[in-house]
Amino acid sequence: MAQAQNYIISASVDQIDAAFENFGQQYPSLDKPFNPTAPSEAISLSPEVVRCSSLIVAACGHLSANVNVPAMSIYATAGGFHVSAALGAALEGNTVEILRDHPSGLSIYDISAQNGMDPIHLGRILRLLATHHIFIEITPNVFKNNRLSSMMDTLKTVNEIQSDPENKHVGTPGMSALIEHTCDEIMKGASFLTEFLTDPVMGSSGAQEHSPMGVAFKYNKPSWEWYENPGNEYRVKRFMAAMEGSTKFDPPNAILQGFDWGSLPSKALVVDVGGGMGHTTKKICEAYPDLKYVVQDRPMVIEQGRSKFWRNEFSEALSDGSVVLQAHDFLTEQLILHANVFLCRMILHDYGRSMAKVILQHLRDAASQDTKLLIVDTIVPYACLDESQMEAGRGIPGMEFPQPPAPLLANLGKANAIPYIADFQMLVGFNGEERTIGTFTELLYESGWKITRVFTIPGSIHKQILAVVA
Ligand SMILES: C[S@@+](CC[C@H](N)C(=O)[O-])C[C@H]1O[C@@H](n2cnc3c(N)ncnc32)[C@H](O)[C@@H]1O
Repeated sequence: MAQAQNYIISASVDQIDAAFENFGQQYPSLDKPFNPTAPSEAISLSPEVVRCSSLIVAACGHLSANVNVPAMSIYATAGGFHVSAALGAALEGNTVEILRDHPSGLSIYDISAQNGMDPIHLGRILRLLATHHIFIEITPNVFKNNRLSSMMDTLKTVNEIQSDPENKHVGTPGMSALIEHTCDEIMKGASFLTEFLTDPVMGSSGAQEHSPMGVAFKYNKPSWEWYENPGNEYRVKRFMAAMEGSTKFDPPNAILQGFDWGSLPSKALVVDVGGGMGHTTKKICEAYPDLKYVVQDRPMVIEQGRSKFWRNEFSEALSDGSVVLQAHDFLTEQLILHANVFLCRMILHDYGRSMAKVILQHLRDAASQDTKLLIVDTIVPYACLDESQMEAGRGIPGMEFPQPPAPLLANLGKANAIPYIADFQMLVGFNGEERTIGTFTELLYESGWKITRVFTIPGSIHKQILAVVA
């Protein structure tokens, strides 16, 4: 029974051990806090180690589905939201920061004295999480951080957070913000998924004013606007920090890999559509200063970008005109005609098919025959073999990929859960969608574009999809 998975696990463990031995290092310990600058963390992210660790996670997931009592597997899955709720509560109670300076652990009473939560409830929360390898219960009712819990450290002191709670996540690495955001408004929205899907209007409207999160919080407008409501000051700041945190799923210069920005002629115009404050444009601009850039976003975001980002970090780019910040609604006619590149990074996934088509058609109407469209989004793999993409020359260049060994799922199962979770974040929050290559191909075709190549960026959950006018 399960010999194949067993073999994959042990062969992959041996390969990881050998890779670490080569560097005279050991795999980072789960029992110790996460140290982003440790050489062992860098080795753990090297392509060969990531390939082996993905096989281990996929095979362990497959093996446990095989051997666990079916009722236990299903009930543990159904009750998974309790783990999310516990994680949200632990983070909102600043538990990671409270435990940071206590490597030997703190009792639930000492933690409770700092965050005001009932110690018994706190113990139950942390025990559920420790059972999922987040925190460690070292002796009864005494907990400490481990590699997973400490990844969510804001790096602020408890005093700093408590004296300015609204800004808890501002200026932090963002992982804590991303997880709190997921365990708060996204989880609350997800609990109304069925009501949303079975609603005769909302279920198939594709409109951004309809979303499971809107059902949960009783609003009928795009979630972007809801975030700006009075009372949502903490959530909106956390959401912005979470967006920054989500960049951790990409290597720092991912946007400079893949598409060859150097192939553009000098002074070529790059329009970063829905570019946020302009973080991505700044990276490209620093590497390719002879190109021209326009960052477009909603007025409030553009204003924040001007005052809080560019003026502090790269004011010369605004003053010499290399970068222009422009308030623009991408659901309306595109103002800039014949740009060399329209960049849409993490934009289309916020929208369902009908609205994504509107955005793409506006870009198509403004494009020339030479305009390139570069979409940066996750491509959700099918959970089965996609034979149309398997061999070079048959599918879209860049989409062919090696198949994992049998009997693992073609998408690597649990090792590759993030694209599916991201897809549901989009559905719940924005009535949006992370797409399969089949859906991208159809959507682009229906909007007058044709995919010419896909770039895979090592270590990134996002792909770059390059399209031209069809
Ligand atoms: C997920 S963020 C991506 C930001 C940026 N492209 C990046 O990769 O970091 C989506 C962005 O789309 C912007 N946005 C949403 N609706 C918009 C609209 N109708 N017109 C222009 N920008 C919009 C949001 O303000 C936000 O900055």
